[in-house]
Amino acid sequence: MTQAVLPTKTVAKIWGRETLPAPFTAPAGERIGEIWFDPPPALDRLLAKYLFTSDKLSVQVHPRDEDLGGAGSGKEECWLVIAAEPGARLALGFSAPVDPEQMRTAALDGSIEDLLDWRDVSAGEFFYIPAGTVHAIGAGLSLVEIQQNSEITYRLYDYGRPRALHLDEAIAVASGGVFDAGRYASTIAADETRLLVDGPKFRLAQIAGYAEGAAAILGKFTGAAQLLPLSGSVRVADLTVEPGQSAWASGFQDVTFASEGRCLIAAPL
Ligand SMILES: O=P(O)(O)OC[C@H]1O[C@@H](O)[C@@H](O)[C@@H](O)[C@@H]1O
Repeated sequence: MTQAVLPTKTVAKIWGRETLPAPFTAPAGERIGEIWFDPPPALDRLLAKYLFTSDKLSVQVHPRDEDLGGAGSGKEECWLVIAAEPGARLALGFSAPVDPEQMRTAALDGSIEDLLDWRDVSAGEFFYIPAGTVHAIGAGLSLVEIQQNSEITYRLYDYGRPRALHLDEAIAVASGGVFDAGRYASTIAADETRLLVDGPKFRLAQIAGYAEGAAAILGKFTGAAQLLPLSGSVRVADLTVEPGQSAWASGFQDVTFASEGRCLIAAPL
């Protein structure tokens, strides 16, 4: 078995935070929005990040693989809320369907923010965001994001901040529809073991302790996987992986989950 703790990359963002929750730290004077775990070659179609917000992210959309015609990877993504300040919100899809022209007009005058379907969120909520879904993340949130390894974000609106917009590209790939919360939103308790995503682009599960059901779920991960302990450590052969770290392993033979711990495992498909 091969295993290693993954190097991290700390990314400053206009909407990031100068103070991060332990065990993370932000370099003095920098607003850190994202902490990435560099995937190993065996998992290079997958990217895991922590996101920490103090302000709203852009109103944005990501393309599907098919939209890019082979020139890069699309970006399906999912978020597990790990902490939320009171009133923290995020937006997924529109409250009522809009057509491309309405979307363009609303992006240009900023009213797109009010057309989005914002929801209050709290720790434990989980969302899968199919590529093509117009979305925005609000202030006061800490999330774990698992995504296709792609950095293609098309911004529709950025609250007048001096960052590039990509209106034509966004409208070409965006759905003007309502988010299917019944299918793509759920809540997971910290002590629950569950398969959270089963394709099409990646698989993701939460393992809490080493419950009965965990063996069946782990059986679905047939190759290399990434481990991201959220509480309690995970042993991967001779490595101890702590919350805030992430490791990869070529298999699960030598992986031991803490009996009181909570760990995400992810693999590309
Ligand atoms: O364009 P900004 O606002 O910086 O947001 C970009 C960020 O958006 C989030 O929804 C995620 O997709 C992140 O992976 C991405 O880096």
